Amino acid sequence: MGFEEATPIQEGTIRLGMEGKDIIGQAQTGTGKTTAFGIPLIEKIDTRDGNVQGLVIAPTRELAIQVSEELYNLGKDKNVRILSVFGGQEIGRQIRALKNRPQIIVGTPGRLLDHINRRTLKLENVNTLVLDEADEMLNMGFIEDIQSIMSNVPDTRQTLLFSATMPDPIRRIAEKFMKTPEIVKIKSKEMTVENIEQFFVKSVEREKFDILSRLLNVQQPELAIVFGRTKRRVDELAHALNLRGYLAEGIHGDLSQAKRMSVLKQFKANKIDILVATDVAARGLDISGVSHVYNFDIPQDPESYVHRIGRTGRAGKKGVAVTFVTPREMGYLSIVERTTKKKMEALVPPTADEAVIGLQRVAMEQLETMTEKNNLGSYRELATEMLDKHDAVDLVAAALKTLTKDPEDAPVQITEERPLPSRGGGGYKGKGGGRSSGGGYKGKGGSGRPSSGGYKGRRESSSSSRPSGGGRPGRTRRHES
Ligand SMILES: Nc1ncnc2c1ncn2[C@@H]1O[C@H](COP(=O)(O)OP(=O)(O)OP(=O)(O)O)[C@@H](O)[C@H]1O
Ligand SMILES: [Mg+2]
Repeated sequence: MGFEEATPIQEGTIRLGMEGKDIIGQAQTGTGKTTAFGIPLIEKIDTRDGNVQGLVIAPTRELAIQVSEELYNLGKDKNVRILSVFGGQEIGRQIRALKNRPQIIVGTPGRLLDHINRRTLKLENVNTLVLDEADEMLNMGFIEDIQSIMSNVPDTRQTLLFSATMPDPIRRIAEKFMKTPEIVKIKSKEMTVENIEQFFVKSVEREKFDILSRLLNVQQPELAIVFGRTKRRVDELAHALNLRGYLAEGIHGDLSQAKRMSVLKQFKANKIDILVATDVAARGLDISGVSHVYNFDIPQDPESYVHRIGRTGRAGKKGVAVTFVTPREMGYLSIVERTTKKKMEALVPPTADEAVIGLQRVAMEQLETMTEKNNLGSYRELATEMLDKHDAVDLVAAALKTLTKDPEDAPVQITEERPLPSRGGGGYKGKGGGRSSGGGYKGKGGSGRPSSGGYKGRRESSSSSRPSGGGRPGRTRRHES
């Protein structure tokens, strides 16, 4: 696969995994955890045996597909048969595929249970169980399903749990399902990746969108993901970004699976520049070229923050993350910072003029690329004709002005989202809105929250807190709107 050396988590877990140990593996986003569990899993498969021997559970359909693809790459020389099963795909097709005797199944909890109940999936020969994004899988929304699935897997199995985050209460739950697990935690100063520059923008709700579009113009991401809190938010943001001339599409749980897959495919193929998403795209997705992540709404819990911004800065690459915070939500910012052990820098929103400069730069690059392509044919004759009549600088300036459309003219409609409930001194609750209620864990809210007031002004007044261009200029294409 072209990897030259093992990443720390791979070095720390592959040998243990091959020895058959239960493992809780924790390492930062984008550091190769899939391969860390993938190699021991693949190595253990007996290719003469047509039973399901390995089961990987992932929280989202897109992640299940991605993990199955990576396992396929790892196992293809050995001819290991791998199948992904997930909701939203025709079940008949999956049932037929299950008859082809796959040896590893990668699936989402609901659909796995469906197959277990229909007796189309038998797990009595499974000797390796993997929970990717383990803390999410053992959190309120999934825990009951996971327990039911586990009850169908022999107790003698090896259990491998991986995630970039593992809050203590969840780790304690995890250990109940494991046999004296080895805890392999790759030490780092921060929970987030050092290569990601992290900023926050303090803004009232109604100004967020204009600031976002200005930031996009100034920072010029190669590919960007914008996270919103709700499905409606995602729909409105994607629509509004299109009105402003960006190539953006939304992804969330209410869309058909066909649509979800096509949006992701277009994004990976760089046919769209901005993916607007709910937390459905927060975990595990590995998409090369994502240079910027914008949290249009600050996430409810710090783990979600870690995973969202971890969609950039993967495998040693650089990234930029910008989180919008309304004044009432500043408490959440401190909680995130305390959990990640990393302070975000305050970002002064670009002015409309600065944003236009960004657009002018894009126009300039468009003209330059066009010139370099050198296939201007009859346009050259027209140009010569025009140069007889006008000053050359005036003409180029006019061409630039024509190409630079000030997008803030386009009116957009974004419904105001209620701010997160204001934080008292207490901890935050783990994910709300799960399928089961109650339970949950109390996160690291803690008491004695330090006031974030002190450093803010200083940083805000420093112009160096602005990301220097942020990415390769001129990447975010704008379509004719
Ligand atoms: N040893 C390696 N050397 C170089 N690149 C690697 C290596 N192992 C994995 N990668 C690549 O690094 C990228 C990130 O890997 P992966 O998706 O497994 O990260 P992860 O740790 O699971 O992240 P997340 O916490 O976001 O799920 C992938 O593109 C993968 O192919
Ligand atoms: Mg992963």
